[in-house]
Amino acid sequence: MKQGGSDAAKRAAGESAAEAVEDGMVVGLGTGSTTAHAIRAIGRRVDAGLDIVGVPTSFQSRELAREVGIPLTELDDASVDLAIDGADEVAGADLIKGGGAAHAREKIVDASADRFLVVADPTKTAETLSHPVPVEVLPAARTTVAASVRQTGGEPTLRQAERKDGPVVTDNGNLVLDCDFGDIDDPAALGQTLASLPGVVEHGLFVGLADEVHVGSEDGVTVREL
Ligand SMILES: O=C(CO)[C@H](O)[C@H](O)COP(=O)(O)O
Repeated sequence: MKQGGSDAAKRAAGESAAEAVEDGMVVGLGTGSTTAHAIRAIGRRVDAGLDIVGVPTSFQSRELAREVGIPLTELDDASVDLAIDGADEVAGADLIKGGGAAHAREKIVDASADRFLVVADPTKTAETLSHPVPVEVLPAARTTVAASVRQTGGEPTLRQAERKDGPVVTDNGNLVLDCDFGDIDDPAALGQTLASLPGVVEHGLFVGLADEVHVGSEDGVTVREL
C-alpha cells in the first residue's frame, strides 16, 4: 500500500489546484489530507472576496469547509463546475480512491463536475494501478461480496477502525472491503464486475474521470492535462 508523501508535497498540489477556482464557480470539495490543503487555500481566497459555493464529499470536507468559511450547497441545488479531490493511486486518467472511505460520495461529485482536478504527491503515481480497491458494501452483503471478490481473484480485507473496536463505518452507514487484485490490467472491466455484485454501494476505481493531475513535491508542482 502506498503510504503517502510529505505534507509539503501535498500542500503544493492542493494549493496549485485551488488556483484553478474562479469567481462564480460551484466547486466539489474532495476528502483527505491533500484536498484539505486545497480547501484551506480556497477558504483564504473566499476570505479575500472570491465568490464561490462548495459541494462537500464527506463529513470531513463539510466540517473543514465550514471552518474556513466556504459557503456550501448540495447537488440537488447546483451543478459542479470544478471538483478537486485526492487519490490513493493515479495511473493516467484512472484512479483508486477511498482511503478515507468517502469514495461513494466523492464519485458522485467528481463524476458530475465539468472538470475534475486530482491532487497527489509523487508516491501516488504509477504506471499500472495496483493499490487495493476500497469497496463500500451494505453491512448485510460483506460476506457474499467478499466471496465474490475471492472468486474474481482478489483478496478482500474488512477495513478496521483505528481508534474504535470493530470496522470502519462510512458516512453512509456501510462497511469497506479493501480488495487486493495485484496489478489491475483492465480497470474498467474490474470496475464493472465490482459494480455488478449485489450489495456493493460503490467501488474506488475512478476510470477515465480525471481531467488534470496536480502532482506536488518539495520543489514545485507538475500539472498533467489528460
Ligand atoms: O479517496 C480519498 C478519500 O476517500 C482520498 O482522497 C485519498 O485517500 C487520498 O487521501 P490523502 O490525500 O490523505 O492521501
